[in-house]
Amino acid sequence: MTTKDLDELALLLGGGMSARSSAALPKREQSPTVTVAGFGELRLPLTAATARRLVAKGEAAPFGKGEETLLDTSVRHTWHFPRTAVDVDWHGQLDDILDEARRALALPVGCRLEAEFHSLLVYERGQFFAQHQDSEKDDAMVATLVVVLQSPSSGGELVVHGPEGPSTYAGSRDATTMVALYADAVHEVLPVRTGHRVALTYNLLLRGDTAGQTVGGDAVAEAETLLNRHFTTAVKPRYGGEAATPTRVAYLLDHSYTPRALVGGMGRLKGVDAERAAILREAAARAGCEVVLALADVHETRDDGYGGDESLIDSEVTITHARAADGTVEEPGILLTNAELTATTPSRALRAYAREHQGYMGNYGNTIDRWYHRGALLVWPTHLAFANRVRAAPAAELRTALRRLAEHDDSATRDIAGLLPIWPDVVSSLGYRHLVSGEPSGVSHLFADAMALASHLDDETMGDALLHPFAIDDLSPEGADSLLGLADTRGPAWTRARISRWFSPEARRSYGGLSENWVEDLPELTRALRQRPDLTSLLLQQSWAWLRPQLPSQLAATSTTTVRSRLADLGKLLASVMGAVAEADGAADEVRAEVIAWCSDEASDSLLDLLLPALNAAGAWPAARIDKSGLRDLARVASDLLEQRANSAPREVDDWSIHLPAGCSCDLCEKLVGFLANPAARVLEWPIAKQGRQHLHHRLDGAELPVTHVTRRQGSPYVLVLRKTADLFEADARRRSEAEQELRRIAKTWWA
Ligand SMILES: O=C(O)CCC(=O)C(=O)O
Ligand SMILES: [Fe+2]
Repeated sequence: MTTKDLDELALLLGGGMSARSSAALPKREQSPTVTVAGFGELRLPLTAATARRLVAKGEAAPFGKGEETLLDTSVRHTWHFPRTAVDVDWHGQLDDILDEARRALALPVGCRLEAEFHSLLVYERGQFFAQHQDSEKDDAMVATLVVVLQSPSSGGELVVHGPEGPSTYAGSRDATTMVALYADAVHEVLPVRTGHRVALTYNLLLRGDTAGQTVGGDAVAEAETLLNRHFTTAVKPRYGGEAATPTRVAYLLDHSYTPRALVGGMGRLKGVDAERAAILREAAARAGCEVVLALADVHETRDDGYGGDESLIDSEVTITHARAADGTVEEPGILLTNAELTATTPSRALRAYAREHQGYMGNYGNTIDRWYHRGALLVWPTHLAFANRVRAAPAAELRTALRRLAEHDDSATRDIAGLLPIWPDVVSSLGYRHLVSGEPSGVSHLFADAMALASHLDDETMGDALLHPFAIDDLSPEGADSLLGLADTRGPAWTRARISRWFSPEARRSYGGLSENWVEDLPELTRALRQRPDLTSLLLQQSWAWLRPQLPSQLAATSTTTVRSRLADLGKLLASVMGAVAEADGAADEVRAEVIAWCSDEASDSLLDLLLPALNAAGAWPAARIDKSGLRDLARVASDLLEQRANSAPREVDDWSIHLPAGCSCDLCEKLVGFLANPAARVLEWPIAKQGRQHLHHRLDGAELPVTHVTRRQGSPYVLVLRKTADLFEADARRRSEAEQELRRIAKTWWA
């Protein structure tokens, strides 16, 4: 419904629909259920046999002319069932159809059409209705609705002869077709050539206060009605969710403007834009809405089709600039959905500022992308103005609200209440934007502001709702003060419960895990919160609880480059947690004890791939942080492991055995394992088909073993030559000498 209102609004702003004598209404999939007395329900589409049985029950249709009713088959030749003999069930669709008829006839929005069933008509082959006008039996009757039921036929078209020329409407076997026509328009039904034509006719009566209004007479009043209707009709979002009333709409202008021109405001609009904007602004003011001048960037992708028949594949409209009340121009980057957009002129009819052709892409044929700059008017109900402005410039608006709250300005509380319904969406779309652009989270500022607002609000439920959309990784060191303030107003129990919630997987917007950037900043955050040991200890327990379960699988995995690099990343995060423990100044010592105990228990050789990067990350830390972090204990664990490594027995000079980590156990892999494990075998020449060769390449490369594999392209199948390389011994020696170096380094850095 809503988008129809918007379409009508755009049409209206464009000067309205030119008056028409008749129009087809959109086809309907669901047909009405028609029951005829003494016959029963009509099964649709109507078969020829049913139509013939029906005709047998019909009466010859009379023809009303002035006061007399005549039977004259040279004027009208058809079978008819009077209203008393017919029952029609529209399954709730009739109101919608009548609104479509009103729109199609360009009748004002403020009025309403009412349908009065007239009769059921069945035309057999050769039957027709000659040119005539419908008699207006009721003062309110302005038009006729003709509904042609599904029935196979040819001929029998309804032709309406308006001042704009004749319009011809055919019926259909597969859909209910409908035509609305003004009663004074001359019309006729052409002779049916084959099959049957079955039609319902209705008198359309004009109701409502504005019934006397002339078409296009008061565009402002009509636009006002449409805006009111738009902002009070709840719609279900396209991809699921609760039905909600729209919060904004953008009307796209025909001209493009520079951001500088925007400063000049509405007075600078060009051509048709000026008058359209004037009507919309006046209507908006009457409907209690605010209008903001903005710039839109439209991107359309169309299928090139064949023979120039383009169809729209995708369109994206972003509000790039918006003019604030004080004349400053903001760059909100608001992405609008189709349901929030309307335009009198489609973008396709305007000049694109850029275009790009793409060749065949699989799903589509050739595609063409076009980009347009268009002025835009953003419209929203005044009570949602603050919410919409926050969406455009969150930081600035929230800060003003905070100032107003501090000054006990009650309107601020009202504004925040208006913001709440869209707040989760504002937060998540901002979070998403930063995720995509790779910028540091802009949400952390929002979070800090929201916490500050929440501690100033008297209404705690409202404050809770403001804090609800955030996750713990939105908390930055700069937000710490706001959190401390909140902890003062709401008390420790409340604050701890909140923090736990912000850690929960449901609070996560992106991957479900913590953001690693956030964990890296943990020492600074902890330091900023250190006056609240109950909070810092909770923060660190939760962080360790997040990190710990990620370690075992990486430590157990085959030590490839990828695995080592992941362990190095985790090592840096571990160092962050330990650094934060130090900053917590005794509040999180139990976390430190847990980490040390965990690492001492684990004590496998691969733990070095975690611990050494962790120790390196702490290289530049101040001594005080190092001392309290527990990293020295981890350095002890690491040096024990390094010692074992350095002292491990070197590989025997003639031992060429290599262990292939478990994976596949197919016949080929069994044979591979056998060759690799054999201490005496160095080369294997293996005639094997392509698929098998590829499989083996995969296994060997995946495990990063010191074995070359070359295919000798000779004979059939080709021969795969596997050769163990001397790196087997070199790597072994390197490993031990590096362990010794590392040991010396640790001794120097950690207990010098
Ligand atoms: O059968 C129709 O489509 C139109 C009938 C008609 O014009 C009338 O009943 O006045
Ligand atoms: Fe008629």
